[in-house]
Amino acid sequence: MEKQQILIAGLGLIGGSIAKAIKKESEHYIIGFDVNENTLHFASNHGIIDEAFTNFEEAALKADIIIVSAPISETIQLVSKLDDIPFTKDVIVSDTASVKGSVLIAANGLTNKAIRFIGGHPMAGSHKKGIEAAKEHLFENAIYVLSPLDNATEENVDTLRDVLSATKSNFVVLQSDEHDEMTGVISHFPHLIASSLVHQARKWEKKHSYLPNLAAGGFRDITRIASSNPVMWQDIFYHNQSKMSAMLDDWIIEMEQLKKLIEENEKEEVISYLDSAKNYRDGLNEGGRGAIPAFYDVIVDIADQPGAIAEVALILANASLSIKNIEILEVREGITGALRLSFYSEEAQEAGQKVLKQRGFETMIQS
Ligand SMILES: NC(=O)c1ccc[n+]([C@@H]2O[C@H](COP(=O)([O-])OP(=O)(O)OC[C@H]3O[C@@H](n4cnc5c(N)ncnc54)[C@H](O)[C@@H]3O)[C@@H](O)[C@H]2O)c1
Ligand SMILES: O=C(O)C(=O)C[C@]1(C(=O)O)C=C[C@@H](O)C=C1
Repeated sequence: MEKQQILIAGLGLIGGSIAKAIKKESEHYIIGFDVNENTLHFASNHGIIDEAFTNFEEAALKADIIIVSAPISETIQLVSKLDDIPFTKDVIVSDTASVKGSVLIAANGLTNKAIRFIGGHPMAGSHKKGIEAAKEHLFENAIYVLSPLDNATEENVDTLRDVLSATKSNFVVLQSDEHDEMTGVISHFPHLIASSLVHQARKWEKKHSYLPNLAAGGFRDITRIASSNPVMWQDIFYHNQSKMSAMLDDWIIEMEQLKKLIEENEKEEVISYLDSAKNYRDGLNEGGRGAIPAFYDVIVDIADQPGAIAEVALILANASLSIKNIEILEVREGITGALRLSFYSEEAQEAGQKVLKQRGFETMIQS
């Protein structure tokens, strides 16, 4: 494809990651715009962008493709500004906002005929923010939602998809309302619950000051996202307000029902509630249904002494087994700890367990 001039407006975690991926995989020219000059300096100094602009209009006039990747409310402002820019050629405009409805309403209201708007949302991220946290592989294998408006042709969508293929994500076209409902369920609502669980723990800590020491794998796994950027999440809840409110109503009813089952010790029904949740959760990994990767984890007990992790890593390396991730679980002074090793496949998981067992390690497959 022809070399494109691509403006990324908002060079934080998401914009920076998109810029890095395109830079690595193609010859396209990357223009950066951000209200934070330190961010622009960082992006220029690290070769993430080819040219930096502190003026949005000047940057936009140079671009064939504009990807707005600012907070949602700022994205809407930037999109609205496009109306007054005297483009001399058509320009493909996209965004990355986590909620599509309000951005697409703003884009739909534009009268500038040069604009071909395709809403976008890469379904991956992190609890970190800013360009320092940007990674070129952040969206690898993730779903990347595209929501074209009527003014965008199929050719425009193909061009944008070609450019974004550098992210190695999987594209899907969705309407904004279905997008907002689905992300409400699978991304926004879980965030609310994670924060609420943290608040619950904080309240109980007043009674039991030792409580944080018991926060092991379960609490950490389910609340990781509560460490995300609060300003971004308030913006998401605000823009997806009606869907969040309906989901909260449903959740409150379900919790009332669950409370009753527990208070009345309805053993079979509680098992059935947990069992159907487990089955659905386990099924999310099957047949490429979702973006949740299958777990190929092995838990290994290790002595809490220098060199223990290196020894495990060396055994696996000698057996030519790569590990995707390694996590230390609850290692406390003088007490045996454990490592969670994540492998890329079931075969590697089994081979890893075997070789570690042969070397005398206590292991367990975690499913
Ligand atoms: N963080 C995630 O997990 C995630 C995932 C997918 C999509 N998103 C969406 O992507 C967008 C960006 O999120 P992020 O995580 O990269 O945030 P971030 O805070 O890491 O980066 C936002 C960047 O936008 C810049 N900015 C703010 N106002 C601006 C303006 N008016 N003009 C130009 N730049 C401006 C900031 O200086 C910052 O560099 C948001 O709309 C968010 O909803 C976030
Ligand atoms: O991985 C995380 O930390 C995220 O929360 C990423 C996550 C999500 O999966 O819910 C959050 C918001 C985005 O709009 C897209 C992805």
